[in-house]
Amino acid sequence: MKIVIDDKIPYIRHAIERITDNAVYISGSDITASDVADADALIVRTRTYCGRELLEGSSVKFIATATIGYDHLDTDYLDAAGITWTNCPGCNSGSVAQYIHSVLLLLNRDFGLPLDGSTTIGIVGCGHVGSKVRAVAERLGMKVLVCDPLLDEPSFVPMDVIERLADVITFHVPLASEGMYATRHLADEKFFSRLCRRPFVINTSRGAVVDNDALAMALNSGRIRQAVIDTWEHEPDISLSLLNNVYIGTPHIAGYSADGKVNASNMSVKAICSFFGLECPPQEVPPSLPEGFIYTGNMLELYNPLDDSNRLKSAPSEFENQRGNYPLRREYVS
Ligand SMILES: NC(=O)C1=CN([C@@H]2O[C@H](COP(=O)(O)OP(=O)(O)OC[C@H]3O[C@@H](n4cnc5c(N)ncnc54)[C@H](O)[C@@H]3O)[C@@H](O)[C@H]2O)C=CC1
Ligand SMILES: O=C(O)C(=O)[C@H](O)COP(=O)(O)O
Repeated sequence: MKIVIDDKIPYIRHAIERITDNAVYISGSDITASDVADADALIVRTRTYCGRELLEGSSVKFIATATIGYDHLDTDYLDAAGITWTNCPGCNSGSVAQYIHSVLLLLNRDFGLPLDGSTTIGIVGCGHVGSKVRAVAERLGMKVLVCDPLLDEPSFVPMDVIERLADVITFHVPLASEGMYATRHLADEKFFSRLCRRPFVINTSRGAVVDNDALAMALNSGRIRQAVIDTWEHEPDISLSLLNNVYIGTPHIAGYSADGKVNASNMSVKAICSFFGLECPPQEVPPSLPEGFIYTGNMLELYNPLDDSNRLKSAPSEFENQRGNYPLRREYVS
C-alpha cells in the first residue's frame, strides 16, 4: 500500500512504518498529481489542495487531513470521485484554547483589560474550539456572548449583539465561501463600522474569515483597539504592514502544541487503519518538556504567543519555515 504523507506532519513515522513499507514523504505544497497517481492513501495538512487537478485518474481511495479545518479539500469532487476523506475533529482545539487563554492574559498585562465580569468576550463559532474558549473565559469570570446560528442554543446571540457589546471578539468558524452561513469576510468593512466598544479582535480560524484590508483600516482608524492574528489572507504571502501593526501576529500556529499534533497524527493513522482494515499501531504520546523547566502557575510560562509573534515579525519571509520547525510546546505541565 502506497501512502503519500506531508513531510511536516510530526509524530507519525513510527506508526506508518508499522502499516506500510511504501510511505513517501513530500513537502505539502509540493505534492503533485504524479506523486499520488499510484498512491492508495494521502495524509495531508492545510498546504495540499486536494481536488480534481491533483487526483483525477489516480488510485487514491482515502485522504486523511491531520487538521481540524478541511477547506483545502474539494469535498464535492472527492465525494463524486468516490474518494473517502476525513479530518481530525477537535485534535488541536485544546491548543487553540491555550493560545486564546494566553492572549487574554497578555491583554490584561499589556493593556489593562480586566479579566472579570466587567469585560465581555464575543465568541463567534462554538464548536470544538469555541466551546473550549468559552470555558476558559467563563473560568476567568468574563462575561461571555456566543454567536453560532447553526446550533440551537437559546442563550446564544446574533452577531449584532456581539458587535454592540463585546470588548474582545474572537473567531472560531470554518471557512465557508457559500451558503446561508458563509464565513468568508464575515468580518468585513461593514462589520468593523458597526463595532461600538473598540474591541480587541482575534482571528485564529482562517485568514479569509476576516477581510485583512478592512482589518488594517479598522486598526489605522482606531475603530478597534488592537488585533491578534494567527491566520492570514494569502498565507504565507501576508501583508507586512498589517503584521507590523498588530499586537500579536503569529504564523498559523495556534494549534501547534505537541499535544494537538500527536492527536492529529494518531487520529489520521487510526482512520487509515480502519478504512483499509489494518491493525492500528500503538498511539504516540507527546514528548515531555525539558528537564529543569519550572512552572510557577502562570500560563504564560507554559506558552507565550508573543514569542511566536516576535519571531515572525523579525523574519516574516520565514512564515512556512517557522511552522515547519516549531519549538516544543505542551498544553500541560507534563
Ligand atoms: N489557527 C489554527 O492553528 C487552527 C485553526 N482552526 C480553524 O478553526 C476552525 C474552527 O474549529 P472547530 O471549532 O474545531 O470547528 P467546529 O466545526 O467544531 O466548530 C465550528 C463552529 O462554527 C459554527 N459556525 C459555522 N458557521 C458560522 C457562522 N457563519 N457564524 C457563527 N458560527 C458559525 C458551527 O456551527 C460550529 O459550531 C476550523 O474550521 C479551522 O478553520 C482549527 C484548529 C487550529
Ligand atoms: O487544524 C487546523 O485546521 C489548522 O489550521 C492547523 O492547526 C494548522 O494546520 P497545518 O499547519 O498542520 O496544516
